[in-house]
Amino acid sequence: MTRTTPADARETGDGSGAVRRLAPHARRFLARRTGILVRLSLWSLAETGQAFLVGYGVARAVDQGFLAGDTRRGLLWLTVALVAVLLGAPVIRGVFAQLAGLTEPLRDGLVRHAVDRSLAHAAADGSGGTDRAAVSRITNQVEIARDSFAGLVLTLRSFVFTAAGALLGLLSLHPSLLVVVLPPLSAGLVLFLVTLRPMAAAQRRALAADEALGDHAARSRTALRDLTAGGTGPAAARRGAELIEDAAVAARALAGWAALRTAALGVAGHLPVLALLLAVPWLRGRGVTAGALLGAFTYLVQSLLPALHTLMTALGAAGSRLLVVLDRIVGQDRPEAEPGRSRRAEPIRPAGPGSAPTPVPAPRPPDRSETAYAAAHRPAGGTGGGAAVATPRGPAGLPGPGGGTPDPRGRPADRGRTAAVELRSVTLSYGVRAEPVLDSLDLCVAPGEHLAVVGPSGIGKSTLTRLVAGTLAPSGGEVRVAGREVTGRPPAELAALRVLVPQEAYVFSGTLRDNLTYLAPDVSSADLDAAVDALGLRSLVERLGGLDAPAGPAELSHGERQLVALARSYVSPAPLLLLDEATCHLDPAAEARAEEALARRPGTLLVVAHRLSSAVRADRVLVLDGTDAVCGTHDEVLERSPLYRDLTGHWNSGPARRR
Ligand SMILES: Nc1ncnc2c1ncn2[C@@H]1O[C@H](COP(=O)(O)OP(=O)(O)OP(=O)(O)O)[C@@H](O)[C@H]1O
Repeated sequence: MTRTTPADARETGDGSGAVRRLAPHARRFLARRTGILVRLSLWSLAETGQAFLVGYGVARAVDQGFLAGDTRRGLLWLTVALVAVLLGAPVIRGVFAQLAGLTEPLRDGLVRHAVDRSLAHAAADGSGGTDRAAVSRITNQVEIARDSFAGLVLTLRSFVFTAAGALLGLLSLHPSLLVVVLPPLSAGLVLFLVTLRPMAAAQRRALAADEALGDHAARSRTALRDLTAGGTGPAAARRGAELIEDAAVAARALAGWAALRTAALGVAGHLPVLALLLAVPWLRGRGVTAGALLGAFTYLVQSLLPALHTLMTALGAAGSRLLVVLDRIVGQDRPEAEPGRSRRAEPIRPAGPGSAPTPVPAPRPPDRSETAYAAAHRPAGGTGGGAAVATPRGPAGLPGPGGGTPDPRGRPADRGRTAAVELRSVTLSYGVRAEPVLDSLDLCVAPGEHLAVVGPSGIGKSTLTRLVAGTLAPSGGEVRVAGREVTGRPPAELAALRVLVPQEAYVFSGTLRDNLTYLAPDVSSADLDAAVDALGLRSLVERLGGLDAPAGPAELSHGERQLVALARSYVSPAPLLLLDEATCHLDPAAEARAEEALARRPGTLLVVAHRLSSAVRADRVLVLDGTDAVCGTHDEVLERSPLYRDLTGHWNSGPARRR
């Protein structure tokens, strides 16, 4: 559970904690740079003079120049104001030159600190692994800190010196101007200052919520196989939804404070102008000249308002961000106290019997099928060019159980029984404008039947198995397994209907027993033993030291992993097994043994054939080729399908290449 705890809320909600932690660092940092601070102040003082001259020049131009009938003098004062404005550029240049002396050492110091800390952690836990949080601190967070710091120094300093110049100017023009301007200006500033702390806290919470969500998403992505195998996908999805909700709540709170801050800006920045306009008659009565009024407006509009605006924006965004990020990097050297770490979700593990407990128990029967694993590992959507497969209908094409196809092994035809697999005019395109991979395909597989699917690479064999497994929805038509439409069916229900074993067999860390029984937790020891023998796993069991010996993917070869996956599907209660080249790492003898065992198992077997022998073993063969699909016994399709003849020739002449 990764919801913010009250303790977290206290920690994140109290911005003063961060200020306290950072203050000594800040003092030390600034104390070592007094020379730069003095030079910066001198350049900033030039800003005060500039701000003063702009309004003062306008006021004198009006009073002593244009209104007094002395245009030359008026223009002269206006030139003074213009020069003051133009002087802004070299002043800013001087400021920036000094700024680098503050920001770059800050950046270097933070990087050094983050690297030291990461090395110390790596040395302490001895894992030698990558500290991803440290990498983030070094790159992204340090850049944020540097940029925010630079912006803050620029705007804070600019506001102080510009405001000083403007207020000095107002005072020099007429003290009554301050009486009108100061109250709304101060009220807005106070309102703004009051929002600082809660805004920082809200910012911190939003950042923590974002991090927790990102962390969860990243870990879920890497644990996708385990989540699917363990059936904890829905629990992880629920936790993700909670984290999204947390992040949304935090973002809404932040937006609320931002709105209040905008109101403060309105009060401090615009109310003085309004007040000045309303107070014109009163000011005139107190001897304020038209030039002084114009100068006052110039101070407000030209200097105070822009400086205030940038200050509030910078303090609001950059200030809170700087506080949070700096505190993250240097303020809290206790990694467990970091929101991104402390709220880390529990590790996600497969829910196989005997394995470590999952963080959230699955509330309903999990989808333990490997189908879901396969679905999770296939690229979704996109376009995929594929050949159309037009399937002839009728007795010569794909006779279903009702068609009375004699069972080559003597099994009676399942006349009248519900088909194990039924495709009705199924079309599948991987994109809206993509050529369909399967086009109007009809197929009927009888219960207990063993069907091999063959065709060239990329023709749609895996697509067909995914459609039957219900992990891919057809673009048109209907797919039924045991009479039930599979499209849109919940994973748990699908798991009860079929098992799909993909080419890359999934084995998780645990015992061999865990791995063999997670599709059938209640299987008896006798049945498990029988499966081990039937699939040819006995030597592996003995090599590992028994069924209860640990068996991780690293200890097993590709072929052994496939045997484990096949034995797992063998003991599963699902009536339909779908093997998608699931024996490709086995030698022909092991493949024959495994397939024959799986075919003997009660239930239906659909195999994407990897070798000719696999197709020959099957009751019927479905040949997919770009324009046609042919289905029948091996001999029948050999006669009717030129593609099948080609394929068998290819298989016969180069089996080694197909290994
Ligand atoms: N998720 C996808 N998005 C887009 N196109 C896809 C996707 N999956 C498969 N395709 C395309 O659909 C076609 C059929 O793919 P599929 O994997 O079903 O063929 P296949 O017969 O199983 O091939 P192979 O024998 O090589 O495994 C291919 O052209 C493939 O590129």
